[in-house]
Amino acid sequence: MIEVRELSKRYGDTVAVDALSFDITPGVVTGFLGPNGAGKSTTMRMLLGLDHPSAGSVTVDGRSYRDLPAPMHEVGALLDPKAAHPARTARAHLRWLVRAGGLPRSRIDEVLALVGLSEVADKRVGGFSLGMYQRLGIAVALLGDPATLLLDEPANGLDPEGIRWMRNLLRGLAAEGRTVFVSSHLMTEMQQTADRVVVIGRGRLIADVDTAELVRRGSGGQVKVVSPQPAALSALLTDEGATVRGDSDGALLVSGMDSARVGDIAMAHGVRLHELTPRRVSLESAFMELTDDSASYRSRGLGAVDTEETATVAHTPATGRPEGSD
Ligand SMILES: Nc1ncnc2c1ncn2[C@@H]1O[C@H](COP(=O)(O)OP(=O)(O)OP(=O)(O)O)[C@@H](O)[C@H]1O
Repeated sequence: MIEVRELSKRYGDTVAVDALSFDITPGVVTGFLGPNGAGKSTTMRMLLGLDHPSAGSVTVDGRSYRDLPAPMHEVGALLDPKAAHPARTARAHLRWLVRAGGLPRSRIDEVLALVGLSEVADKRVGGFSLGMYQRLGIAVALLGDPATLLLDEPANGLDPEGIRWMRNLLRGLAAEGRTVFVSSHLMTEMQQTADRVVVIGRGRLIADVDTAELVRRGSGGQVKVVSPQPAALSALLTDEGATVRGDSDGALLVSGMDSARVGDIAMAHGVRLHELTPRRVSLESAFMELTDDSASYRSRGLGAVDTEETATVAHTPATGRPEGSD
């Protein structure tokens, strides 16, 4: 259990973290989201005792990180995957950490297998891809078999198979009763991985909710309707209070009314439908709405439709990544 209480951090005139309070509970994956510069890394660094809070506190199972008797057993962290020395092999890197942490050497092969690096264990990490560095960073985080995991952008650089592996790993670790706190910019991925999300902007708490609840809260889903009588249908739906606009393919996009009601109205008036597709709001669009005021660096002017079609392709399962995400 991670408890953040009125946590603040100032760097000169910059307030990086501003009176943040939230709890991260065991047994679930909690996503940590926020626009660039929101204060996520600063919060994570304070959690790991790498930075001192200007005010407030952050504790893991009731103690600050520096007071934990066996930190590697209690908290595993991935902050900078490139922290490993490039001239060392993956095994040597882990051996060094095992020695420093007083952990059993048998753990080295266990974690290498867990992250899929057994075959390259004796290769120098300098030749690793970013995805392999990430896997090694996760191996380091898991070395002490910790009850709490703190991962900053763990899916960065992973290929589609790697992202799916990561998702299953995180969910499995949470299912074992661990506390899993993970920051990410990959919204579609978070939607599939995180049970809860903590959203911050400009150092302040914006939301601390179940992922599904946040998606529900987004500004209502739309219904896509294709009919050979679009003008008649549009008039009927507008009369019943819906907002209707046409898309470039000739379909109607209906807001303010669910698909069942659209279908019932069409049926009652003998209007034929060729397609009726509920589209739900994605975590990405809910996130954009929530953080709109607090994003420091966001380009404006693109009125993107950030919905995903539930009845057709809800996600890109192979990658879990929205197009254009990094
Ligand atoms: N050591 C530092 N000295 C001065 N300012 C800092 C320092 N570290 C962070 N900041 C500032 O604090 C704010 C929060 O930064 P932080 O890196 O925690 O955000 P973040 O949410 O992790 O962003 P990103 O998603 O871009 O990684 C930013 O305005 C940043 O410029």
